[in-house]
Amino acid sequence: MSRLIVISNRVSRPNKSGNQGGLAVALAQALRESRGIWFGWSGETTDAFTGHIGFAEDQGVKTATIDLEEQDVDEYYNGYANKTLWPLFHFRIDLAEYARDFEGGYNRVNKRFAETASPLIEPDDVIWVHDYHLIPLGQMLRDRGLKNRMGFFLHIPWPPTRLLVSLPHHSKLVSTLFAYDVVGFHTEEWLESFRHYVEREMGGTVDGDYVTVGDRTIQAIACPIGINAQEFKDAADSETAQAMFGKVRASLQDRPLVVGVDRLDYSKGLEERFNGYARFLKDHPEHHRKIVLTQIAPPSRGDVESYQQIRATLDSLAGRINGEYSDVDWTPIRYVNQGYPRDELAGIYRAAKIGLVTPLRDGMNLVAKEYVAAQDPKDPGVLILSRFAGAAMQLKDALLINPYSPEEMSDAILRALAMPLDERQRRWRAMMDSVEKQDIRWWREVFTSRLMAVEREPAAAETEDAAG
Ligand SMILES: O=P(O)(O)OC[C@H]1O[C@H](O[C@H]2O[C@H](CO)[C@@H](O)[C@H](O)[C@H]2O)[C@H](O)[C@@H](O)[C@@H]1O
Ligand SMILES: O=c1ccn([C@@H]2O[C@H](COP(=O)(O)OP(=O)(O)O)[C@@H](O)[C@H]2O)c(=O)[nH]1
Repeated sequence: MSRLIVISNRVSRPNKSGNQGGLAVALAQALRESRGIWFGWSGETTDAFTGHIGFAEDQGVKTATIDLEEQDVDEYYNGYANKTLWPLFHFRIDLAEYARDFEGGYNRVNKRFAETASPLIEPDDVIWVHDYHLIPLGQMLRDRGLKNRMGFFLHIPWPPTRLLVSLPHHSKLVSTLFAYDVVGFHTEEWLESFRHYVEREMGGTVDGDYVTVGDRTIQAIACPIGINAQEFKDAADSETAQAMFGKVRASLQDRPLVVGVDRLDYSKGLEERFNGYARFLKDHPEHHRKIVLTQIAPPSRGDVESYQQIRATLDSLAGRINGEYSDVDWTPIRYVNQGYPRDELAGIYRAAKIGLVTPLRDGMNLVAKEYVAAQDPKDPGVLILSRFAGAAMQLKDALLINPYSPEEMSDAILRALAMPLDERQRRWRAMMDSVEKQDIRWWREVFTSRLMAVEREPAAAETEDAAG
């Protein structure tokens, strides 16, 4: 059986911290079941790049990591990845910064990844590269002679062509995707935008899953990531979760809880969420003192200015709303800038009558699925979900809303609070079926089985061996 080599920007060891991004959580689970290696950046910086690889094995996940120079982190991670591609791919060209240094740093770090990872790769290995940090890596590995089956998965949206063309050298970047054999997106919408770009900007053709530019044909598929539903259900029943559930419920004094859990990111629609909740408080004085919104928002990408700005905006907005509506024994918003481990989160999700997930754009949004998985089947809460999250394509029985409309959000909160048990159960069951069926294992198997089925060109050494 072929080994799986996963390559992503961040390599996060299981349980190292309770504050992990969705990709990190998903890949740890997927890799544990394979004998592969997870290669990426250690998260550490070094004075001069050495190419030294640190190997480790934690809970069945083998990792190989490299340190980067500070300039690399500035130009590649903070710069091109998070000041250029992230805002652009989340439809925020107003926030996107286009700088040659960023592009140069991005290519330099991708080259560093290619140089250090390639000696670890054997001809029969299957390589799976993840996310917008590493788009050109596949091409760089091919340039080094690798003939392996190679896949790429984009965890964030693919933007409409009319936005993507604002990126300098956009077609150069997109053309590198044709070095892979299979390219995956979370939803049909992102896939459709990719195909549109290829046809309009690159003169490519589309035939079902096959997309051709020049002499290269790749498979481009929609394959939504899931969660480990069973593990999450178990987490919600664990002692830790129950203790957290009890602590949260006791603090609420019978008030229903609305919960939000997000990295502190402008794409998550936190400002709009606070405004929608404030609208609810304004429109429904009868609910004053009878509801609490707890927003868990661990800070993220704090070296990037737009993230510092959203943090400042939310600090003042939460303060303003609380100042306006609080009473001596009631605070309408509990705004928490710290992360929680997943089993504690499961208890918090279960304690909440409403899960409020309102991104303005989101590749998938695993929190929405985790909220569903953590509910008590006998008395499930209601998920209010932005129609602009990838998860909305599957969780159609959530209360789907437009996060830009405070009225819609306010109406949905009112409706969720009053929703009868049988409707809550019916909606939850339909969502849970989807979360259980298209779980993390399903996602990995759909993608890797496509990749495994690709006919591999033998490496030069293998052809020579065969010739005897
Ligand atoms: O590594 P960070 O810069 O701290 O960011 C954390 C992760 O954020 C993004 O997550 C995306 O992937 C999720 C799983 O597929 C998806 O549900 C979510 O909608 C996306 O935003 C990013 O794409 C990851 O690379 C980061 O690790
Ligand atoms: O305090 C926290 C906040 C978030 N998460 C996890 O971080 C992930 C967030 O993934 P999502 O797809 O929702 O968004 P992303 O941050 O990847 O854009 C989910 O698995 C959450 O359980 C966590 O473990 N602790």
